[in-house]
Amino acid sequence: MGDKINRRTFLGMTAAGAAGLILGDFIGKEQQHELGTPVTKQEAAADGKAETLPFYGTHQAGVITPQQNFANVAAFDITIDDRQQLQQLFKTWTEMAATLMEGKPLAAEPQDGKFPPIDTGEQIGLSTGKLTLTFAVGSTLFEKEGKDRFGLRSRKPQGLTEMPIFHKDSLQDQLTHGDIVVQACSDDPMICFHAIRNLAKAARGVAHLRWQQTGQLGIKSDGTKRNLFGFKDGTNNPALNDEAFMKNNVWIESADGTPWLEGGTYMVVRRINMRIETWDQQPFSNQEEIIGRQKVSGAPMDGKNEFDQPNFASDSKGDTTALDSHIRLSNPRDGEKSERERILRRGYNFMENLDSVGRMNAGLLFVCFNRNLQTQFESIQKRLTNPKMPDQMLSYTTTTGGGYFAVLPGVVSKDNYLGQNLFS
Ligand SMILES: C=CC1=C(C)c2cc3[nH]c(cc4nc(cc5[nH]c(cc1n2)c(C)c5CCC(=O)O)C(CCC(=O)O)=C4C)c(C)c3C=C
Ligand SMILES: [Fe+2]
Repeated sequence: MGDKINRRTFLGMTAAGAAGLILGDFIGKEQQHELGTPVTKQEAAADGKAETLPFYGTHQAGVITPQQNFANVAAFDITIDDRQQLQQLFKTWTEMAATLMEGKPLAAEPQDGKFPPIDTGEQIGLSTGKLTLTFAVGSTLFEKEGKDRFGLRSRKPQGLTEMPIFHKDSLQDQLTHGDIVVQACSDDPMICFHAIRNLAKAARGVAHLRWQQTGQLGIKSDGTKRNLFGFKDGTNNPALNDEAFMKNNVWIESADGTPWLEGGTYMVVRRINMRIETWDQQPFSNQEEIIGRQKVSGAPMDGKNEFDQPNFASDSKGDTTALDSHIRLSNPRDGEKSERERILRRGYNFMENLDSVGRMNAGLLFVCFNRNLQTQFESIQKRLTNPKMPDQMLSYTTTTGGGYFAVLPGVVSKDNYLGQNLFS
């Protein structure tokens, strides 16, 4: 191909294939020398100052990356049944993701006036805001309605089911599940949108958007960010540099039974509506009892400072920290089992227009990563939603969407692509 792609060739290809070629063509020649320089970028990223984060690595970015202020999580459904086209989509998205995270345009300017722009352009002049793009696959990619769509059925991780309906869930089909999910995070919401929009555009004819959910954190705050109930959220999350924790509780290993997924992890997304108006009528002390922490400091009920550890053993009846408080049910702190269950949370607040009956349509876009969906997330979730002693917070929340996804291993070099081992 020359510097331009002729119209007949363009129309003769799938959208994804075309995008792949376009990337390989326009961007490849002009910018490839700038892509794939992970070592120096990783060093820069480590001190937290770099504006761009590395795409290449054993694990995908966006899991143990310090949280950026904004997120846009988008689920796609594949609309074709051809394995090669699916593979091509992953190749195209790999090149695009590397380019977007580098902060490079998806097309050289000026673009060919005869065609729609390859890069939609709203990011021009903006910093990437530490953009990360994280790709994960749902169980329906392997098998849908009994059909082995892409010859991948035998590759399905045993634990990767569709997200079950838990007690009190009110899942809406158009907000739930999906064949592929992409999490875009950045300190600029326009950058997240631009990334998802252009990935969707390149996938036209091969995959379409099923749902999309934005989220954000308070921007200029030191320390742990707050959720919309007004509490610090993330206090007892593991430290992001705790390598032993990530190895034991987050990253999937070959021995877990799905060798192609080594270096990946499982992602849980739950779109949790919070009944803001009802919550706001609860007395201050009730709110603290429900969460199991002090509202302003974030300290446990029996502590003084945010990072003090509660002592549930000396409060067996729940006089100080209620037995059905959120933190006590989430983490009863009863030894080995509780440690093995621990997950890495990475959620965002969402604030949208009013719902159909005039209530605030707001809540938590709960995201967590774990190595085993059943023994970690589900084990915690089942305690929180146990009808015999549910989490008190359940009276103020309704989960309307989300899903279970397997986060693909990282792409180690420019010669590789997302999900490559899945197809080999
Ligand atoms: C199944 C997992 C969880 C869901 C779903 C969930 C929803 C949810 N959480 C809050 C607010 C807080 N959660 C906090 C702690 C916390 N939450 C979970 C799990 C789920 N939360 C865990 C494992 C923990 C850690 C418990 C511990 O180890 O002590 C806190 C306290 C501060 C903190 O440690 O982060 C708050 C506050 C909301 C509002 C919510 C749904 C809307
Ligand atoms: Fe929680």
